[in-house]
Amino acid sequence: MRAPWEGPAQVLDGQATAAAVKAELAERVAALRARGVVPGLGTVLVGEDPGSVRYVAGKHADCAEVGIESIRVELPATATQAQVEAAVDRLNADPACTGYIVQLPLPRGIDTNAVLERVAPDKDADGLHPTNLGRLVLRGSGPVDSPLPCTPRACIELVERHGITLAGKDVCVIGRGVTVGRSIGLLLMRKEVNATVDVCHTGTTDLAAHVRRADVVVSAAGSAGIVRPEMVKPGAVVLDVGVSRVVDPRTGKGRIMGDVADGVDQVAGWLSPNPGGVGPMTRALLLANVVEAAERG
Ligand SMILES: Nc1nc2c(c(=O)[nH]1)N[C@@H](CN(C=O)c1ccc(C(=O)N[C@@H](CCC(=O)O)C(=O)O)cc1)CN2
Repeated sequence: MRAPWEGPAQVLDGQATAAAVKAELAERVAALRARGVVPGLGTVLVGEDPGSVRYVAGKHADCAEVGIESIRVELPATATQAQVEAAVDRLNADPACTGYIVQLPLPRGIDTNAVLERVAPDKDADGLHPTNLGRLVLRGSGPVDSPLPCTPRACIELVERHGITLAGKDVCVIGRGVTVGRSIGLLLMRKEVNATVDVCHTGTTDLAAHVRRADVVVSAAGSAGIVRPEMVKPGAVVLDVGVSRVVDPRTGKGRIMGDVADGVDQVAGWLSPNPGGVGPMTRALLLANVVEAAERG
């Protein structure tokens, strides 16, 4: 991919890397199918949030690409807690579904934690079930035989597949949301990754001081342009994970913006575009969780 910026920062190319991950997964799916095991990804979509609808459609398109079956569950935005939980129970019991996700965010009024905790841990394709996060805490090194959180895993794979080692590096994570900020440290601290982690959030008094020290910045704040060029250590690796919808003052139209401000490409050594960086890798690693669950049987 050609850099979508003018500065010298090299591109952490999520599209190309995700394509490579998916090609590897397609081979593993073919091997599973050859022994009669058919992996199937389920999705539970509640409501019609346009972003969520698009992301879920993308997940099923990815499934078709690698040979994973799709199971779609769609509920109206007015669905009750009991109806959402019943959908989860059906997927827990469905032998065709080897892994599934509940698309987040759920509509206001639904208890998200209660829904996520109801997912059978061995079918938790997002790796966000308390049992799976707990396993990550308890098993500090070696292979983890449970699903890993997709976006954190996506960040690490994206960096390592560009030949960058994280061992010994100082990583600054910005944001403490459930899908990235709160769990990525668990992966980065593992012995086989061996990074040192600093997690910043809205209570951090001097964000710039933390970012300036970091060899690697993972920004998942969802705050457009929060990482500015003067905050970044020259040559640092910067991952732009945040997504904000902003109105372009020139056109008056809405558009997506990442956490990384213009000009960071002049200072960073490596930068992930947004879109085209961590997003496609998150989708690819979701498939990896489904394939691995099917391989475990
Ligand atoms: N159950 C979950 N819900 C949500 C998660 C999650 O990991 N699990 N993360 C986000 C949304 N998300 C996955 O569900 C997601 C968002 C964006 C992309 C992506 O590939 N983005 C593209 C841009 C595509 C577009 O905007 O149309 C990119 O970055 O290039 C993948 C996954 C919240 N919910």
